[in-house]
Amino acid sequence: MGPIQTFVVDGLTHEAKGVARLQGKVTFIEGALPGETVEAQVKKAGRRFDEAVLVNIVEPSAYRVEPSCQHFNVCGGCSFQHLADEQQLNAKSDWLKGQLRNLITTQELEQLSDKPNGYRRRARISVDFKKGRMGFGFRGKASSEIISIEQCVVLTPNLQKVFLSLKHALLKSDLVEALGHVELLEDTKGVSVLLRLTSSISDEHEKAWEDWAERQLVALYWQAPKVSKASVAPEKMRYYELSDLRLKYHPQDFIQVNATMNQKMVAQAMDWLSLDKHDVVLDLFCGVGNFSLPLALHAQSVIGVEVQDTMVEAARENARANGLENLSFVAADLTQPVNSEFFEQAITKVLLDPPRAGALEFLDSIIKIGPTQILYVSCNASTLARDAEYLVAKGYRVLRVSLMDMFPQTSHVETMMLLQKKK
Ligand SMILES: C[S@@+](CC[C@H](N)C(=O)[O-])C[C@H]1O[C@@H](n2cnc3c(N)ncnc32)[C@H](O)[C@@H]1O
Ligand code: SF4
Repeated sequence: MGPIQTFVVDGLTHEAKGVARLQGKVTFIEGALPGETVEAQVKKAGRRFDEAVLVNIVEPSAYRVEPSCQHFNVCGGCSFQHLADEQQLNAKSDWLKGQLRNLITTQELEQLSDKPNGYRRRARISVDFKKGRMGFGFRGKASSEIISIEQCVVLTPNLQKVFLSLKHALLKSDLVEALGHVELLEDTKGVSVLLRLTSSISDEHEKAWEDWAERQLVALYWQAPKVSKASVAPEKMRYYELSDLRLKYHPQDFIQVNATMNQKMVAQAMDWLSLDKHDVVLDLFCGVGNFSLPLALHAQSVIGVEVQDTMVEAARENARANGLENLSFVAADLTQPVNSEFFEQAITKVLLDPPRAGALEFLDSIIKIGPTQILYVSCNASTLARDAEYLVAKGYRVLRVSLMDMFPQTSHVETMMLLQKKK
């Protein structure tokens, strides 16, 4: 560790590290904010930049606030709790504008946000058991070690309650020795807990936990050792509501983690696409139909594409159960050439919501389909920028972009971009 030195911070990285320059060399300081004078110690000196540890804040930023979570300084789950909510959004917005600099020079970046805490309806809790002590929480900021958590304020209030009772019950049980991790989930059906086992447990042990779940009014799921997904009886499948629609899913299927922001995001997608009964829409990476079903309420027809067969099956059932007949679903891997009926239909609009890797492999197919509008929903601004630049080079222009603050307090940013085919 180097000597304690004074730094004037003038920037903020995407991961909320303060950026300072000392004798021309850039130093990243975790926990420091722009406008602050701080004392810090270099812990890692590199050729291009150094990384330093904050020792003391000499002059704090006017936007520094007390973190709402007692674990913020050590837990790796959040990175922005020391910055006022509005400034968090501004920082994310500046960063996003930088990522999209080749695409949105003249456009205003729109914003969609909601409450900063109590929003997370799903969480994976790491569990370990070393030297007779249980670790129950999230990975640390500075290391991959599990930080034991008492209360996680970004979880929904109901998940915060079950987090605590589960932790206390585990402390009194030896189940922890057979546990890999725990998944907490809240949806319209209620709260559920999934226990991922690393070794088998006795029937009596299982029964005792079923009784615990009944007393807590939570649904319990077991994921047996060495299987990739819990086996779930049809009547134990989960569901969430989206306006008047009900979407069924397996407790380990993808769903958007922030229910209120999801409502707002889907409503914004419908607004931007302003569909009519002539529109035939392709919904790529459709999951269990989060966008496909609302799209089908406004369009002539919708085709959803998803790689996981079980999710495609759930999406089909969701369409049936909601009385929608203008929807079809295809199971396909969109990173591979898709030989399909998509090209035979006159598709007017495409919505895509890929995982972090983006959708580069499928862009030529979209261009071949030639929709008038493409609505791109992305959880990774750098792959979004790459893909959108490609689409722009092939005859599309960016009409609107919105930052959607789906994960407040963290550095993750969700973006929606509408592209229009040039005449
Ligand atoms: C970000 S989620 C979006 C899901 C859905 N649009 C929603 O809002 O709930 C991405 C989805 O893409 C699916 N997926 C991942 N890789 C894929 C691939 N190569 N081809 C098709 N779908 C894929 C995932 O299973 C997941 O359901
Ligand atoms: S993830 Fe939860 S426990 Fe960790 S810092 Fe954020 S609010 Fe606190």
